[in-house]
Parts: sequence; structure tokens; C-alpha cells
Amino acid sequence: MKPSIILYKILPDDLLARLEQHFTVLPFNRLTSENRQDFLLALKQAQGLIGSGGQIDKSVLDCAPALKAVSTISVGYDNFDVQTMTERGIIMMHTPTVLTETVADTVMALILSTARRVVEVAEWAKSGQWKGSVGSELFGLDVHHKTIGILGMGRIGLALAQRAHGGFNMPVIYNDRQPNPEANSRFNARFCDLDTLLAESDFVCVSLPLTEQTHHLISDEQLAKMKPSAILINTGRGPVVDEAALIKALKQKRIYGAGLDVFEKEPLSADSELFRLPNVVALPHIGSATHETRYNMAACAVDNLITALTGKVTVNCVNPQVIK
Ligand SMILES: NC(=O)C1=CN([C@@H]2O[C@H](COP(=O)(O)OP(=O)(O)OC[C@H]3O[C@@H](n4cnc5c(N)ncnc54)[C@H](O)[C@@H]3O)[C@@H](O)[C@H]2O)C=CC1
Ligand SMILES: O=C(O)C(=O)CO
Repeated sequence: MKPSIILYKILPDDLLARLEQHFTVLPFNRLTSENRQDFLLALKQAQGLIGSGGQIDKSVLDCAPALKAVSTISVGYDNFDVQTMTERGIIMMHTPTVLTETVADTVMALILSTARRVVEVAEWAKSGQWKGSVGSELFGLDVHHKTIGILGMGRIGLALAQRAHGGFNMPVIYNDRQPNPEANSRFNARFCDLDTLLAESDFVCVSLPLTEQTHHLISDEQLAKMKPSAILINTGRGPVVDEAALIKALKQKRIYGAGLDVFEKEPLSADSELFRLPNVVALPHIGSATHETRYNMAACAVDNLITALTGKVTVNCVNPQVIK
């Protein structure tokens, strides 16, 4: 008998077929409060779990006595209780690398659209206010040759540094837990402490995972250290930035603007002040959302689960210590 797995995301037909070759698939389109009881019931027999979104915490894991492997269709895994999974020998797989370049493109889109006020000015023109050449009230800021500060020089940070250095002639500074020799040698990037990064950057780009250490890493004190002409970009995870502190800084014009793809609570409420501030570009978590990359992420996650349950895991594992 094939092992049972739960799928909680709609997959392209070919990827679903690939899963069905190996497993009996119990499908849920996504996890909602309405289908939670059915999901918990299905978990009783599931050996694998694949999908994205939703909190897979201890209360969920307690309902999954047969679970052997979990495969998230994302690189971030902050919504999983990895510690409990590791204690129970459950393999946690994720999808690094396949989305790196696409997310770095999204960061550049946010840098350009906030600095050049692309969304605001396009809306202004669309509303019929374009009667002649624009005046300085609609001017933006240059991006080229400005200093980019990358917080988290990992895979995405590195791809961003490449774009900023090679494409826009931007000096690159960064903070991480340790220096990244590749960033230094390829992009002439300079490792510095967080305070220096905040004080010197024209664009502070957050490309960090959400952990206990990074939660609210950017709050009142850090925003106060940024230049009034600087822009904060967050494509890491919402809770890395204290949203109330950010809104305050933006309203008081203590920083120039913000480009945000991630928020403390997603979806961001339609009545959030962030949607009303003209100096904010707020995107609905689309960092990796292209047809090609979302397909590649799903394919990677499918292969990850098949390998974790039927083969030998060598890559894409968050907790390799559980592999026997
Ligand atoms: N907006 C979106 O759609 C997407 C968001 N992400 C987010 O981006 C994050 C980064 O992704 P990757 O670059 O692939 O991960 P990565 O693991 O390659 O890079 C993260 C970097 O952050 C550093 N770091 C971790 N904790 C730190 C701390 N306390 N202080 C300083 N540096 C610290 C790590 O050393 C590492 O170099 C993901 O964890 C995810 O949360 C990823 C993909 C899409
Ligand atoms: O992969 C992730 O971590 C995302 O946020 C979505 O691509």
C-alpha cells in the first residue's frame, strides 16, 4: 500500500500526478479554520505533508503520529515548529535556490518603485492630473550610485548585491551573522555592524529569516538611525520590522519611504495605514510569484517529499540531524 500524504496547496496536474505515483494523496486546497478539523483527522494516518501557508505548530504535530516528512513550498519555514519535528525525527524540507533570483528581482522592483515613486505618479497620471511636464513635487530619488545596505547576505542577499553592484553601480554594505567572502570578492561588499548599515545606507534591504533573534530587529531605535532620505525595503518576513514603529517613522517623515512585500499579519488588512501612506509601496507577498518560479518551487517541494519518504536526502533539508 502506498503511504498517505496530505497536500494543502493546488498543484499543476503533472506535479500532482508525480506525487500520486508514490503516494495516496489526501488533498486540501489550503488550510482554513473551516477545514481544520478535517485536516487534523486526515493527519492521523499521514506520513507526509506538503503545501504552503498555515501554522504547523505543536498542536498540529500532536495529531500526526505517523508523520515522517514535511515539505514546504517555500524557502522560509518560520511557520513550522522545527524543534518539535526534530525531536520526533520528522524531516523538514524546503525550497531554497529555485526562487532566489526572482525574489532579488522583486527587491529591485521595490527599490525602484519607492525611490522613483512609480506607483504614486502612475496613479496621479491615470487620475487625469497630467496637464503638462511634471514639477519637483513629483520628483523622486536616484537609485544608481546610492549605497545599498543588505541585512542578511544569504542567497537572496547575494543575488541582490549582484544586481545593485553590477547593474546600478551601488556601493554594497551588509550585516549578517558572519562575513560572506563571496559578497566581498565579487561585489566589493563591505561587512559592517547593524548601526553602521543603518546610518550609511540609502536603501536598507531586509532579507532575513524570521527567528527569535530577528523578531522586531528593526524598531523605533533602528529607524531613528536611518537617514531621513533613506528607504526601508522588507522582503524577509513582516515581524522582522516593528510595523507600528515603521508607520510612525513614515508618518513623521523620519525616513523617505518603504517598500514592503511582507507584513506582521498577512493578508494586510485593507484599512492598514500602510495602504494610505503615499511613500509606501505595499505588495501582497509576491516575492517569488512568477509562473516559472512558483512552478519550480512546487516541483522542488514534490521531489523533496518523494526523496524524504522514499530515498536518501542530501539537499534542501532544514534539520539534517534527523536523517539516519
Ligand atoms: N517575500 C518573499 O516572497 C520571500 C521571502 N523570503 C524570505 O527571505 C529569507 C531569506 O531567504 P534566503 O536568502 O534564501 O535565506 P538564506 O538562509 O540564504 O539567507 C539568510 C541570511 O540571513 C542571515 N541571518 C540569519 N539570522 C541573522 C541575524 N540574527 N542577524 C544577521 N543575519 C542573520 C543568515 O546568516 C543568512 O546569511 C527567507 O528566510 C524568507 O523569510 C524568501 C523567499 C521569498
Ligand atoms: O519562499 C518563501 O519563504 C516565501 O516567502 C514565498 O516564496
